[in-house]
Amino acid sequence: MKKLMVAGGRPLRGTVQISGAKNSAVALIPTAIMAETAVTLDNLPAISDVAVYSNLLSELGAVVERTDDTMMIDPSSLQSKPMPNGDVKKLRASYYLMGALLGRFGEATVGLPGGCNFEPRPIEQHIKGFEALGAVVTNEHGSLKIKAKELRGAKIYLDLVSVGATINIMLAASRAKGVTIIENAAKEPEIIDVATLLNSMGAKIKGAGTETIRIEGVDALHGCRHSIIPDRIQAGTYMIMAAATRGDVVIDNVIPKHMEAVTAKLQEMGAHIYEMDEAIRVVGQQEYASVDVKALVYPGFATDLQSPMTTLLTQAKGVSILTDYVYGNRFKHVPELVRMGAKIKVEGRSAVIEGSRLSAAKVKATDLRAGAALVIAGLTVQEGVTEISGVEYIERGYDNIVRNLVSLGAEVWRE
Ligand SMILES: CC(=O)N[C@H]1[C@@H](OP(=O)(O)OP(=O)(O)OC[C@H]2O[C@@H](n3ccc(=O)[nH]c3=O)[C@H](O)[C@@H]2O)O[C@H](CO)[C@@H](O)[C@@H]1O
Ligand SMILES: C=C(OP(=O)(O)O)C(=O)O
Repeated sequence: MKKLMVAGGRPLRGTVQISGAKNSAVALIPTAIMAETAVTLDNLPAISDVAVYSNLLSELGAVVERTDDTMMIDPSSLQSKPMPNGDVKKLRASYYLMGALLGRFGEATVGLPGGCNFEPRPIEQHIKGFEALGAVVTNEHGSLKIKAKELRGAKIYLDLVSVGATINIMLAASRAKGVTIIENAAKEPEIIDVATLLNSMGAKIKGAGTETIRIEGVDALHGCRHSIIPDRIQAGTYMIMAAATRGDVVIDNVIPKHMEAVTAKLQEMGAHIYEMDEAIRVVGQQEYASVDVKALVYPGFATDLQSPMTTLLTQAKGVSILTDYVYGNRFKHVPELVRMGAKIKVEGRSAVIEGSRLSAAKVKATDLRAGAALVIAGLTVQEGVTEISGVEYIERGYDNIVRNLVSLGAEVWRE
Protein backbone atom coordinates (compact mmCIF):
# COMPACT_ATOMS: atom_id res chain seq x y z
CA MET A 1 0.00 0.00 0.00
CA LYS A 2 1.34 3.41 -0.99
CA LYS A 3 2.02 5.94 1.76
CA LEU A 4 2.68 9.64 1.80
CA MET A 5 5.35 10.76 4.26
CA VAL A 6 5.27 14.37 5.45
CA ALA A 7 8.05 15.92 7.56
CA GLY A 8 6.52 19.20 8.71
CA GLY A 9 7.78 22.40 10.23
CA ARG A 10 8.71 24.15 7.00
CA PRO A 11 6.78 27.23 5.85
CA LEU A 12 5.73 26.79 2.20
CA ARG A 13 7.26 29.43 -0.06
CA GLY A 14 7.13 30.02 -3.80
CA THR A 15 4.63 29.65 -6.61
CA VAL A 16 2.31 26.77 -7.40
CA GLN A 17 0.49 26.31 -10.70
CA ILE A 18 -3.08 25.08 -10.39
CA SER A 19 -4.28 22.52 -12.94
CA GLY A 20 -7.70 22.27 -14.53
CA ALA A 21 -10.60 21.40 -12.25
CA LYS A 22 -11.36 17.78 -11.36
CA ASN A 23 -15.08 18.41 -11.05
CA SER A 24 -15.12 20.07 -14.46
CA ALA A 25 -12.91 17.47 -16.14
CA VAL A 26 -15.02 14.54 -14.95
CA ALA A 27 -18.13 16.23 -16.36
CA LEU A 28 -16.57 17.52 -19.60
CA ILE A 29 -15.09 14.15 -20.60
CA PRO A 30 -18.51 12.42 -20.67
CA THR A 31 -20.04 15.54 -22.25
CA ALA A 32 -17.64 15.06 -25.17
CA ILE A 33 -19.22 11.71 -26.05
CA MET A 34 -22.40 13.53 -27.07
CA ALA A 35 -20.62 15.01 -30.09
CA GLU A 36 -20.51 13.34 -33.46
CA THR A 37 -16.95 14.50 -34.12
CA ALA A 38 -13.83 14.93 -31.98
CA VAL A 39 -13.67 17.16 -28.91
CA THR A 40 -10.33 18.35 -27.56
CA LEU A 41 -10.03 19.34 -23.91
CA ASP A 42 -7.08 21.46 -22.74
CA ASN A 43 -5.82 22.16 -19.20
CA LEU A 44 -6.69 18.65 -18.07
CA PRO A 45 -5.54 17.71 -14.55
CA ALA A 46 -3.19 14.74 -14.04
CA ILE A 47 -5.39 12.89 -11.56
CA SER A 48 -6.63 9.32 -11.33
CA ASP A 49 -10.31 10.24 -11.85
CA VAL A 50 -9.38 11.50 -15.33
CA ALA A 51 -7.41 8.33 -16.09
CA VAL A 52 -10.37 6.18 -15.00
CA TYR A 53 -12.77 8.22 -17.15
CA SER A 54 -10.49 7.85 -20.14
CA ASN A 55 -10.68 4.03 -19.67
CA LEU A 56 -14.48 4.19 -19.44
CA LEU A 57 -14.67 6.03 -22.76
CA SER A 58 -12.32 3.54 -24.43
CA GLU A 59 -14.51 0.73 -23.11
CA LEU A 60 -17.50 2.37 -24.81
CA GLY A 61 -15.60 2.50 -28.11
CA ALA A 62 -14.36 6.11 -28.21
CA VAL A 63 -10.85 6.90 -29.41
CA VAL A 64 -9.04 8.79 -26.66
CA GLU A 65 -5.61 10.35 -27.15
CA ARG A 66 -3.84 12.07 -24.31
CA THR A 67 -0.75 14.28 -24.49
CA ASP A 68 0.37 16.24 -21.43
CA ASP A 69 -2.65 18.23 -20.31
CA THR A 70 -4.68 17.72 -23.50
CA MET A 71 -7.20 14.99 -24.30
CA MET A 72 -8.70 14.37 -27.72
CA ILE A 73 -11.91 12.36 -27.60
CA ASP A 74 -13.29 11.02 -30.87
CA PRO A 75 -16.67 9.50 -30.02
CA SER A 76 -17.77 8.85 -33.62
CA SER A 77 -17.65 5.05 -33.21
CA LEU A 78 -18.86 5.00 -29.60
CA GLN A 79 -21.91 2.91 -28.69
CA SER A 80 -24.22 2.78 -25.71
CA LYS A 81 -23.44 -0.48 -23.99
CA PRO A 82 -24.22 -1.46 -20.41
CA MET A 83 -21.59 -0.30 -17.92
CA PRO A 84 -22.81 -2.04 -14.76
CA ASN A 85 -19.55 -2.59 -12.87
CA GLY A 86 -15.81 -2.07 -13.00
CA ASP A 87 -14.49 1.45 -13.45
CA VAL A 88 -17.89 3.14 -12.98
CA LYS A 89 -17.61 2.14 -9.32
CA LYS A 90 -14.25 3.90 -8.95
CA LEU A 91 -15.54 7.43 -9.28
CA ARG A 92 -18.58 9.46 -8.39
CA ALA A 93 -18.85 11.28 -11.68
CA SER A 94 -19.50 8.10 -13.66
CA TYR A 95 -23.14 9.17 -13.15
CA TYR A 96 -22.62 11.67 -16.00
CA LEU A 97 -22.51 8.73 -18.40
CA MET A 98 -26.24 8.40 -17.66
CA GLY A 99 -27.17 11.85 -18.95
CA ALA A 100 -24.65 11.77 -21.81
CA LEU A 101 -25.59 8.32 -23.16
CA LEU A 102 -29.31 9.00 -22.66
CA GLY A 103 -28.98 12.25 -24.60
CA ARG A 104 -27.04 10.73 -27.47
CA PHE A 105 -28.60 7.25 -27.75
CA GLY A 106 -31.90 7.45 -25.83
CA GLU A 107 -30.69 4.75 -23.45
CA ALA A 108 -28.07 4.07 -20.81
CA THR A 109 -27.31 1.32 -18.32
CA VAL A 110 -24.81 2.49 -15.76
CA GLY A 111 -23.85 1.07 -12.36
CA LEU A 112 -24.56 3.26 -9.35
CA PRO A 113 -21.50 5.47 -8.82
CA GLY A 114 -18.56 5.10 -6.44
CA GLY A 115 -16.22 7.93 -5.47
CA CYS A 116 -15.76 9.37 -2.02
CA ASN A 117 -18.29 7.67 0.22
CA PHE A 118 -18.08 9.76 3.36
CA GLU A 119 -21.86 9.37 3.67
CA PRO A 120 -24.76 8.09 1.56
CA ARG A 121 -24.98 10.22 -1.57
CA PRO A 122 -28.35 9.56 -3.19
CA ILE A 123 -29.08 10.50 -6.81
CA GLU A 124 -32.88 10.58 -6.82
CA GLN A 125 -32.86 14.13 -8.24
CA HIS A 126 -30.94 12.90 -11.30
CA ILE A 127 -33.58 10.18 -11.77
CA LYS A 128 -36.42 12.66 -11.26
CA GLY A 129 -34.87 14.80 -14.01
CA PHE A 130 -34.49 11.91 -16.47
CA GLU A 131 -38.08 10.83 -15.81
CA ALA A 132 -39.37 14.37 -16.32
CA LEU A 133 -37.67 14.30 -19.74
CA GLY A 134 -39.65 11.17 -20.62
CA ALA A 135 -37.25 8.37 -19.67
CA VAL A 136 -38.20 5.23 -17.81
CA VAL A 137 -35.68 4.45 -15.07
CA THR A 138 -35.34 1.06 -13.37
CA ASN A 139 -32.81 -0.21 -10.89
CA GLU A 140 -31.55 -3.61 -11.99
CA HIS A 141 -29.08 -5.26 -9.63
CA GLY A 142 -27.41 -2.00 -8.67
CA SER A 143 -27.39 -0.51 -12.18
CA LEU A 144 -29.74 2.16 -13.45
CA LYS A 145 -31.37 1.29 -16.73
CA ILE A 146 -32.61 4.48 -18.35
CA LYS A 147 -34.54 4.42 -21.60
CA ALA A 148 -36.57 6.97 -23.54
CA LYS A 149 -38.50 6.56 -26.80
CA GLU A 150 -38.18 10.31 -27.18
CA LEU A 151 -36.72 12.87 -24.80
CA ARG A 152 -39.03 15.86 -24.38
CA GLY A 153 -38.22 19.20 -22.76
CA ALA A 154 -39.79 19.79 -19.34
CA LYS A 155 -39.82 22.16 -16.40
CA ILE A 156 -37.87 20.55 -13.56
CA TYR A 157 -37.74 21.99 -10.06
CA LEU A 158 -34.92 20.36 -8.11
CA ASP A 159 -35.88 19.57 -4.49
CA LEU A 160 -32.35 20.46 -3.44
CA VAL A 161 -29.41 22.14 -5.08
CA SER A 162 -27.36 19.39 -6.71
CA VAL A 163 -24.31 19.84 -8.92
CA GLY A 164 -24.58 16.34 -10.39
CA ALA A 165 -28.32 16.48 -11.06
CA THR A 166 -28.06 19.92 -12.68
CA ILE A 167 -25.32 18.76 -15.06
CA ASN A 168 -26.92 15.39 -15.81
CA ILE A 169 -30.22 17.04 -16.72
CA MET A 170 -28.41 19.65 -18.85
CA LEU A 171 -26.71 16.82 -20.76
CA ALA A 172 -29.85 14.83 -21.55
CA ALA A 173 -31.97 17.94 -22.18
CA SER A 174 -29.50 19.22 -24.78
CA ARG A 175 -30.81 16.52 -27.12
CA ALA A 176 -34.49 16.60 -26.03
CA LYS A 177 -37.27 17.94 -28.24
CA GLY A 178 -38.24 21.40 -27.03
CA VAL A 179 -37.24 23.49 -24.06
CA THR A 180 -36.19 22.34 -20.59
CA ILE A 181 -36.09 24.70 -17.64
CA ILE A 182 -34.16 23.66 -14.52
CA GLU A 183 -35.25 25.63 -11.46
CA ASN A 184 -33.25 25.65 -8.21
CA ALA A 185 -30.22 24.68 -10.29
CA ALA A 186 -26.73 24.54 -8.77
CA LYS A 187 -24.55 27.59 -9.58
CA GLU A 188 -21.05 26.13 -9.25
CA PRO A 189 -18.45 27.38 -11.79
CA GLU A 190 -18.13 23.80 -13.09
CA ILE A 191 -21.74 24.01 -14.29
CA ILE A 192 -20.90 27.07 -16.36
CA ASP A 193 -17.87 25.19 -17.73
CA VAL A 194 -20.05 22.27 -18.89
CA ALA A 195 -22.62 24.65 -20.42
CA THR A 196 -19.80 26.48 -22.22
CA LEU A 197 -18.53 23.24 -23.74
CA LEU A 198 -22.04 22.12 -24.69
CA ASN A 199 -22.76 25.48 -26.34
CA SER A 200 -19.48 25.24 -28.29
CA MET A 201 -20.71 21.81 -29.41
CA GLY A 202 -23.89 23.42 -30.76
CA ALA A 203 -26.23 23.24 -27.74
CA LYS A 204 -28.48 26.16 -26.78
CA ILE A 205 -28.12 26.72 -23.03
CA LYS A 206 -28.77 29.97 -21.21
CA GLY A 207 -28.56 30.87 -17.54
CA ALA A 208 -25.85 28.43 -16.37
CA GLY A 209 -24.43 29.87 -13.15
CA THR A 210 -27.86 31.11 -12.06
CA GLU A 211 -30.66 29.19 -10.38
CA THR A 212 -32.65 28.97 -13.61
CA ILE A 213 -31.15 27.23 -16.63
CA ARG A 214 -32.93 27.13 -19.99
CA ILE A 215 -31.95 24.42 -22.45
CA GLU A 216 -33.36 24.32 -25.97
CA GLY A 217 -32.80 20.84 -27.37
CA VAL A 218 -30.90 20.45 -30.65
CA ASP A 219 -30.76 17.61 -33.20
CA ALA A 220 -27.01 17.05 -33.13
CA LEU A 221 -23.84 18.14 -31.37
CA HIS A 222 -20.42 18.52 -32.96
CA GLY A 223 -16.77 18.55 -31.90
CA CYS A 224 -14.79 21.59 -30.72
CA ARG A 225 -11.87 22.62 -28.51
CA HIS A 226 -12.32 23.71 -24.91
CA SER A 227 -10.02 24.72 -22.04
CA ILE A 228 -11.00 23.53 -18.55
CA ILE A 229 -11.34 26.13 -15.77
CA PRO A 230 -8.78 26.11 -12.93
CA ASP A 231 -9.45 23.85 -9.94
CA ARG A 232 -10.80 26.08 -7.20
CA ILE A 233 -10.64 23.27 -4.63
CA GLN A 234 -6.95 22.55 -5.29
CA ALA A 235 -6.33 26.31 -5.22
CA GLY A 236 -8.19 26.63 -1.91
CA THR A 237 -6.21 23.71 -0.47
CA TYR A 238 -2.89 25.42 -1.32
CA MET A 239 -4.19 28.71 0.13
CA ILE A 240 -4.98 26.86 3.35
CA MET A 241 -1.58 25.12 3.29
CA ALA A 242 0.19 28.46 2.90
CA ALA A 243 -1.71 29.87 5.88
CA ALA A 244 -1.31 26.73 8.04
CA THR A 245 2.49 26.59 7.54
CA ARG A 246 2.84 30.38 8.05
CA GLY A 247 4.31 30.49 4.56
CA ASP A 248 4.13 32.84 1.59
CA VAL A 249 2.72 31.26 -1.56
CA VAL A 250 1.51 32.57 -4.91
CA ILE A 251 -1.25 30.32 -6.20
CA ASP A 252 -1.17 30.80 -9.96
CA ASN A 253 -3.72 29.99 -12.69
CA VAL A 254 -6.81 30.64 -10.57
CA ILE A 255 -9.95 32.68 -11.04
CA PRO A 256 -9.85 34.85 -7.87
CA LYS A 257 -13.64 35.38 -8.03
CA HIS A 258 -14.10 31.61 -7.48
CA MET A 259 -12.00 31.84 -4.33
CA GLU A 260 -13.89 34.65 -2.57
CA ALA A 261 -15.41 32.54 0.23
CA VAL A 262 -11.97 31.10 1.15
CA THR A 263 -10.22 34.44 0.77
CA ALA A 264 -12.73 36.11 3.09
CA LYS A 265 -12.38 33.39 5.76
CA LEU A 266 -8.58 33.38 5.69
CA GLN A 267 -8.58 37.18 5.98
CA GLU A 268 -11.00 36.98 8.91
CA MET A 269 -8.52 34.63 10.60
CA GLY A 270 -5.71 37.14 10.03
CA ALA A 271 -3.88 35.83 6.95
CA HIS A 272 -2.78 38.43 4.39
CA ILE A 273 -4.15 37.86 0.91
CA TYR A 274 -3.25 39.69 -2.29
CA GLU A 275 -5.38 39.15 -5.38
CA MET A 276 -3.94 39.48 -8.87
CA ASP A 277 -5.65 38.90 -12.24
CA GLU A 278 -5.06 35.15 -12.32
CA ALA A 279 -3.22 34.52 -9.08
CA ILE A 280 -3.60 34.86 -5.33
CA ARG A 281 -0.77 35.36 -2.85
CA VAL A 282 -1.30 34.11 0.69
CA VAL A 283 1.05 35.34 3.40
CA GLY A 284 0.59 33.33 6.57
CA GLN A 285 0.83 34.80 10.08
CA GLN A 286 2.04 33.35 13.38
CA GLU A 287 -1.31 33.83 15.13
CA TYR A 288 -4.81 33.26 13.84
CA ALA A 289 -8.20 34.21 15.23
CA SER A 290 -10.82 31.49 15.59
CA VAL A 291 -13.72 31.79 13.15
CA ASP A 292 -16.97 30.05 12.34
CA VAL A 293 -17.30 28.48 8.90
CA LYS A 294 -20.44 27.32 7.14
CA ALA A 295 -19.97 24.99 4.17
CA LEU A 296 -22.71 25.73 1.66
CA VAL A 297 -23.45 25.46 -2.03
CA TYR A 298 -21.62 27.95 -4.30
CA PRO A 299 -20.93 30.84 -3.81
CA GLY A 300 -20.70 29.76 -0.16
CA PHE A 301 -17.65 28.09 1.37
CA ALA A 302 -17.19 24.78 -0.50
CA THR A 303 -17.85 21.54 1.36
CA ASP A 304 -14.82 20.12 -0.49
CA LEU A 305 -12.64 22.57 1.47
CA GLN A 306 -14.32 21.81 4.78
CA SER A 307 -11.85 19.06 5.76
CA PRO A 308 -8.72 21.08 4.84
CA MET A 309 -10.19 24.03 6.74
CA THR A 310 -10.71 21.85 9.83
CA THR A 311 -6.95 21.39 10.01
CA LEU A 312 -6.25 25.10 9.62
CA LEU A 313 -8.69 25.90 12.42
CA THR A 314 -6.62 23.76 14.81
CA GLN A 315 -3.97 26.47 14.32
CA ALA A 316 -6.25 29.30 15.51
CA LYS A 317 -6.50 30.66 19.05
CA GLY A 318 -9.73 29.71 20.78
CA VAL A 319 -12.69 27.72 19.56
CA SER A 320 -13.98 27.64 15.97
CA ILE A 321 -17.19 26.02 14.78
CA LEU A 322 -17.33 24.55 11.31
CA THR A 323 -20.73 23.43 10.06
CA ASP A 324 -21.29 21.50 6.84
CA TYR A 325 -24.75 22.22 5.41
CA VAL A 326 -24.07 20.16 2.27
CA TYR A 327 -22.77 16.90 3.76
CA GLY A 328 -23.70 16.69 7.45
CA ASN A 329 -21.50 13.65 8.14
CA ARG A 330 -18.37 14.57 6.25
CA PHE A 331 -16.08 14.28 9.25
CA LYS A 332 -14.03 11.14 8.67
CA HIS A 333 -10.87 13.23 8.89
CA VAL A 334 -11.67 14.21 12.48
CA PRO A 335 -10.68 10.98 14.31
CA GLU A 336 -7.42 10.97 12.34
CA LEU A 337 -6.69 14.60 13.25
CA VAL A 338 -7.50 13.75 16.86
CA ARG A 339 -4.81 11.03 16.66
CA MET A 340 -2.42 13.84 15.78
CA GLY A 341 -3.40 15.79 18.91
CA ALA A 342 -6.23 17.95 17.55
CA LYS A 343 -8.99 18.89 19.98
CA ILE A 344 -12.12 18.47 17.88
CA LYS A 345 -15.59 17.29 18.78
CA VAL A 346 -18.24 16.50 16.19
CA GLU A 347 -21.71 17.63 17.22
CA GLY A 348 -24.38 16.90 14.63
CA ARG A 349 -23.27 18.51 11.38
CA SER A 350 -20.69 20.70 13.15
CA ALA A 351 -17.10 20.24 14.25
CA VAL A 352 -16.09 22.23 17.31
CA ILE A 353 -12.38 22.87 16.95
CA GLU A 354 -10.12 24.11 19.70
CA GLY A 355 -6.68 25.51 18.87
CA SER A 356 -4.04 22.84 19.51
CA ARG A 357 -0.52 21.71 18.67
CA LEU A 358 -0.41 18.74 16.31
CA SER A 359 2.18 15.99 16.44
CA ALA A 360 3.29 13.43 13.87
CA ALA A 361 1.38 10.13 13.73
CA LYS A 362 0.39 7.28 11.42
CA VAL A 363 -2.96 8.24 9.94
CA LYS A 364 -5.31 7.06 7.22
CA ALA A 365 -7.03 9.02 4.47
CA THR A 366 -10.50 7.60 3.90
CA ASP A 367 -11.52 10.07 1.21
CA LEU A 368 -9.96 12.69 -1.04
CA ARG A 369 -10.36 15.83 1.06
CA ALA A 370 -9.82 13.97 4.34
CA GLY A 371 -6.46 13.08 2.76
CA ALA A 372 -5.77 16.75 2.01
CA ALA A 373 -6.63 17.63 5.63
CA LEU A 374 -4.05 15.11 6.85
CA VAL A 375 -1.35 16.40 4.49
CA ILE A 376 -1.93 19.92 5.84
CA ALA A 377 -1.78 18.56 9.39
CA GLY A 378 1.52 16.84 8.60
CA LEU A 379 2.94 20.07 7.16
CA THR A 380 2.16 22.01 10.36
CA VAL A 381 3.76 19.48 12.71
CA GLN A 382 7.05 20.83 14.07
CA GLU A 383 8.89 17.53 14.57
CA GLY A 384 8.67 14.02 13.21
CA VAL A 385 7.21 12.41 10.13
CA THR A 386 3.49 11.91 9.53
CA GLU A 387 2.70 8.73 7.63
CA ILE A 388 -0.50 8.91 5.59
CA SER A 389 -2.03 5.79 4.05
CA GLY A 390 -4.94 5.86 1.59
CA VAL A 391 -2.88 7.89 -0.90
CA GLU A 392 -5.05 6.61 -3.75
CA TYR A 393 -7.83 8.90 -2.51
CA ILE A 394 -5.56 11.94 -2.61
CA GLU A 395 -4.49 11.02 -6.15
CA ARG A 396 -8.14 11.16 -7.26
CA GLY A 397 -8.05 14.93 -7.17
CA TYR A 398 -4.63 16.51 -6.54
CA ASP A 399 -2.48 16.99 -9.61
CA ASN A 400 1.22 16.32 -8.84
CA ILE A 401 0.81 17.09 -5.15
CA VAL A 402 4.20 15.72 -4.10
CA ARG A 403 6.09 17.60 -6.84
CA ASN A 404 4.20 20.82 -6.05
CA LEU A 405 4.81 20.62 -2.31
CA VAL A 406 8.50 19.80 -2.77
CA SER A 407 8.87 22.82 -5.08
CA LEU A 408 7.34 24.94 -2.29
CA GLY A 409 10.01 23.70 0.12
CA ALA A 410 8.10 20.92 1.89
CA GLU A 411 9.71 17.62 2.78
CA VAL A 412 7.19 15.16 1.38
CA TRP A 413 7.75 11.82 -0.31
CA ARG A 414 5.95 8.64 -1.32
CA GLU A 415 6.84 5.28 0.13
C1 LIG B 1 -17.91 15.00 -9.24
C2 LIG B 1 -18.37 16.19 -8.52
O1 LIG B 1 -18.60 17.24 -9.09
N1 LIG B 1 -18.46 16.09 -7.20
C3 LIG B 1 -18.89 17.22 -6.43
C4 LIG B 1 -20.39 17.30 -6.47
O2 LIG B 1 -20.89 16.05 -5.99
P1 LIG B 1 -22.42 15.70 -6.22
O3 LIG B 1 -22.85 16.22 -7.54
O4 LIG B 1 -22.54 14.26 -6.00
O5 LIG B 1 -23.09 16.53 -5.07
P2 LIG B 1 -24.53 17.21 -5.07
O6 LIG B 1 -24.37 18.66 -5.35
O7 LIG B 1 -25.43 16.43 -5.93
O8 LIG B 1 -24.96 16.98 -3.56
C5 LIG B 1 -25.36 18.04 -2.70
C6 LIG B 1 -26.23 17.48 -1.58
O9 LIG B 1 -27.45 17.01 -2.15
C7 LIG B 1 -27.70 15.67 -1.79
N2 LIG B 1 -28.35 15.02 -2.94
C8 LIG B 1 -27.85 15.21 -4.20
C9 LIG B 1 -28.47 14.65 -5.30
C10 LIG B 1 -29.64 13.88 -5.10
O10 LIG B 1 -30.24 13.35 -6.04
N3 LIG B 1 -30.10 13.73 -3.83
C11 LIG B 1 -29.50 14.27 -2.74
O11 LIG B 1 -29.94 14.10 -1.61
C12 LIG B 1 -26.30 15.10 -1.51
O12 LIG B 1 -26.39 13.95 -0.71
C13 LIG B 1 -25.64 16.28 -0.84
O13 LIG B 1 -26.05 16.35 0.50
O14 LIG B 1 -20.83 18.37 -5.65
C14 LIG B 1 -20.50 18.22 -4.26
C15 LIG B 1 -21.10 19.38 -3.51
O15 LIG B 1 -20.51 20.56 -3.89
C16 LIG B 1 -18.99 18.13 -4.09
O16 LIG B 1 -18.71 17.80 -2.76
C17 LIG B 1 -18.38 17.08 -5.00
O17 LIG B 1 -17.00 17.24 -5.04
C1 LIG C 1 -16.29 14.58 -2.95
C2 LIG C 1 -15.48 14.84 -3.94
O1 LIG C 1 -15.45 14.21 -5.11
P1 LIG C 1 -16.47 13.15 -5.74
O2 LIG C 1 -17.81 13.78 -5.77
O3 LIG C 1 -15.91 12.93 -7.08
O4 LIG C 1 -16.42 11.93 -4.85
C3 LIG C 1 -14.47 15.92 -3.84
O5 LIG C 1 -13.93 16.30 -4.90
O6 LIG C 1 -14.17 16.37 -2.73
